[in-house]
Formats: sequence, structure tokens, C-alpha cells
Amino acid sequence: MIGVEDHLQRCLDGVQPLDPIDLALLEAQDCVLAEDVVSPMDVPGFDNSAMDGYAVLAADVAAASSEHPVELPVVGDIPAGSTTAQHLAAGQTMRIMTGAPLPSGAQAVVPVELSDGGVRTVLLSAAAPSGQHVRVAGSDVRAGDRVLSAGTLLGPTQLALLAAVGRARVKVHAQPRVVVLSTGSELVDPGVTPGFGQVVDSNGIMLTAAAIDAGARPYRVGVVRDEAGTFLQTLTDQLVRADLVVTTGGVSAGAYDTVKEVLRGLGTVWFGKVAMQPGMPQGFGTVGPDATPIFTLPGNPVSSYVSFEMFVRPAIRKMAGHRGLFRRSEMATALEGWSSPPGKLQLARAELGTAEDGSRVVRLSGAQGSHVLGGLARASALVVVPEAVTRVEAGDEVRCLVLDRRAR
Ligand SMILES: Nc1nc2c(c(=O)[nH]1)N[C@H]1C(S)=C(S)[C@@H](COP(=O)(O)OP(=O)(O)OC[C@H]3O[C@@H](n4cnc5c(N)ncnc54)[C@H](O)[C@@H]3O)O[C@H]1N2
Ligand code: MOO
Repeated sequence: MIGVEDHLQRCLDGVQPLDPIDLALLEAQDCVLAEDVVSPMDVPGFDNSAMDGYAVLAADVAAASSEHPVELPVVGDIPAGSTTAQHLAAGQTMRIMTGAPLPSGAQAVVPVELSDGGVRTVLLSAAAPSGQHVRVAGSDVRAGDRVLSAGTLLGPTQLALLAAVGRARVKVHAQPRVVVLSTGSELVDPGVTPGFGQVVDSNGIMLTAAAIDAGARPYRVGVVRDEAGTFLQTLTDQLVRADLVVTTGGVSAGAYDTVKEVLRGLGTVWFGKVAMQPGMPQGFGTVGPDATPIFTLPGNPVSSYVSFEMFVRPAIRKMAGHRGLFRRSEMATALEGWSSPPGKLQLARAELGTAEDGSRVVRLSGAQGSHVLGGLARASALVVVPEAVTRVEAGDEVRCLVLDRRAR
């Protein structure tokens, strides 16, 4: 039996970040940036108004108030999108819209609400110190600024920044394409009412969804029967679209554990026991002409999910170019006691919460059997109980891996 850390290291050593590719901005969402992005331009590119109003010289409106408005001739009208440079002389004003270029000579903008809205002449009823409601060129980004660093995850706001600094395409790590294969002759597709002895392929749905959350582009192949030829043919067919393969089922000691039987024969996949509970039977290696990495996860649903969390998710994140590979963890006080198997790292499904005094507390999310999906679905954390600990007591401080869906 090998330790969790050793197996994790084996898995991480077996995958590499995918080569950078050049993508259009909206195709790059959820990808990790593979270049430092330096802006070639100032943003904003020109001084412009932050308000709909009147461009003025500060001195011309210094004495303006609601009791004593200042009257100025309106010598121009500048809508957003105006591309002709204009000049404002002392003693005049121009009507200007939000985002429109400030005429040279102008120093400030009086909002339209502080005027009578005039179009030939206007009464301005407030002073405007120099710079008021003006967005200065380069005040957001200066030409030559590094605006985003390699390793940044691209979401809506990062993509907006890239567009604003003139980029239509960007270099990112490709998202790993993950093929999910469920093995087992007892399995039926979701939506099919299982007959006696049949089980719905919930793992295929779970692992595919987990792969999306981890930042991959998954393909759920569906159910593959426990038949060596069928499994090998399906796997071979799927390799063309896989950067990584994840199988579930067929890796313990059963007479029909096809995954193990077939892949053992190839000699490129390690099978063994990892000192954790759940998720003891594991396999990792490569398959096919391109040495595509493959994880063979156990079939028990909870074991399958915990194995994904511990080994597959960090591997996907490494392939996707992430710097941080692991879940955030936090300490919490156990609200109840439970036992843990000796010599194994236990990953207990649990609900993390906050007590009235503001401290973090955790309790099990139900029965801990490897088949108990209800408790898994309620879990917001996995409590990590070290190998040497055989009992957690109420009041113990325990480390929790936070299963935060939005945490990329
Ligand atoms: N004699 C032994 N038996 C078992 C051992 C062992 O060491 N010696 N290990 C146990 C442990 S621990 C685990 S975990 C499981 C792993 O089994 P397999 O990976 O071979 O998985 P299966 O036998 O195919 O299925 C186990 C269980 O999970 C259900 N299952 C399988 N696939 C799915 C799916 N896609 N969706 C939902 N549920 C699925 C399946 O029906 C079985 O109930 O082995 C123990 N046995
Ligand atoms: O390791 Mo199995 O995963 O206990 O159920």
C-alpha cells in the first residue's frame, strides 16, 4: 500500500501543462493565460468626460452657485464617438456626453443636472475645480503596463481588459479534453429505470461535471460493459479526442474487473492500493500511441469522487496551466466524534459551518459508506484525518478541504 502523497506525486509527474494555443477572446474563457500581456496603448486613449454636461475652464465657473449661476455661450456639441479634435476657449462652454473626448483647453465638466440644459447659452449653477468629472488618458492603463500575468485564469473581466488594450486573440493553455468512461455491466444510463441488479451510471455524470468544474472539456462516453474486447475498443476509439482518460469501476478484486485486466496487459498502467479511505484501489499510467495519461478510479460512487478530488483534479489543473493545484483548506472544530481506519488517510464527507461565536465548525454529512451519495451531495468539505489518527473526538480541531464549486 502506498501513501496518498506518493501516489499524488506519481500522478502529477505523469502530466504536463498543455502547449499554449492562440484563441479568440471568447474561446479563451476559463483558460489560463500562457503569456504576460503588456498594453501597447493608454486606456482611456484620450481625456474624456465622466458625465453628461458642459466642458468648462475652471476659472469661468469659479463663482457659480445656484443663487448666482454663470451664463456661458454653448459653442459646440460633443457626442460620444466624436472623432474631431475641438478646442475650448476661455469664456465659452461645449455640451459634452459621457465618454466623449474633452476639447483641448477644457479643464472640467459641470453635470447637466447643475444647469438649465441650454443649447445656445447655458446657466451653470456650480463651480467645477480643474479635473472634475474628467477621465484622464492613461488613468486606467498606461502603454507599457503589464496588465495580466501568465497563470491568470481568464473570466469575463480579464477578457474585457484584454479587449480594452487592443487584443482580439490571446495565448492560453488549452483546456484538457477529458474522456470519462464508466465500466460495469450493471450500469444503465440516467433516465432509464434500473431493473433488478442494475445501477444508474451516476459516476459518469459526477466525474464529467467535476471535470468541467476543474477546468476541463470533458466527453462522457457512457456505459461500457464488462467485456475486455469492448472496453479496449472503446478506449482505443476515444483516444483521438483525449488529453486525459478517466475510467470508473473494475479495479478491485472482482472476477470481472475488466479495466484492470485489460490495462495490466498493456504494462503501462500501475495498479495498487493507496492508503486512503475511501478510494483505496487506484490505477494511473498511460495508454495509446501518444502515451495519454489515464486514471482508473474505483466504482463506488463516493470512492470515485474522493479519488477525483485527491488526484484527478490537481492533474487537470496542472495540465490546464494553473499555478495553484489544490483545494483551499481551513481548520474547524468537530461537533461530533467518529472513528477512522488505522494506517489510512480518511477523507470524511462533512458540512462546514459557522457557530454563533463566529468560529468554524464541522459535522459529518451523513453515513460514511462508499456508496452513500446523499451524504456526499450534502458535503461542503472533506475532513482530512491523518493516517495515525483512529478517532476524532468532538471538540478536536480538524483540517477541512473546502469543496467550493466556484473556486477555480
Ligand atoms: N474482495 C475485495 N473486494 C473489494 C475490494 C477489495 O479490496 N477486495 N475493494 C473494495 C473497495 S475499497 C472498492 S472502492 C470497490 C472498488 O470496486 P471497483 O472499482 O472494481 O468497482 P465495481 O466493482 O465495478 O463497482 C463497485 C460499486 O460501485 C458501483 N458503481 C460502479 N460504477 C458505477 C457508476 N458508473 N455509477 C454508479 N455506481 C457505480 C457498482 O455498482 C458497485 O456497487 O471494490 C470493493 N470490493
Ligand atoms: O476504498 Mo473503497 O473506496 O473504501 O470504498
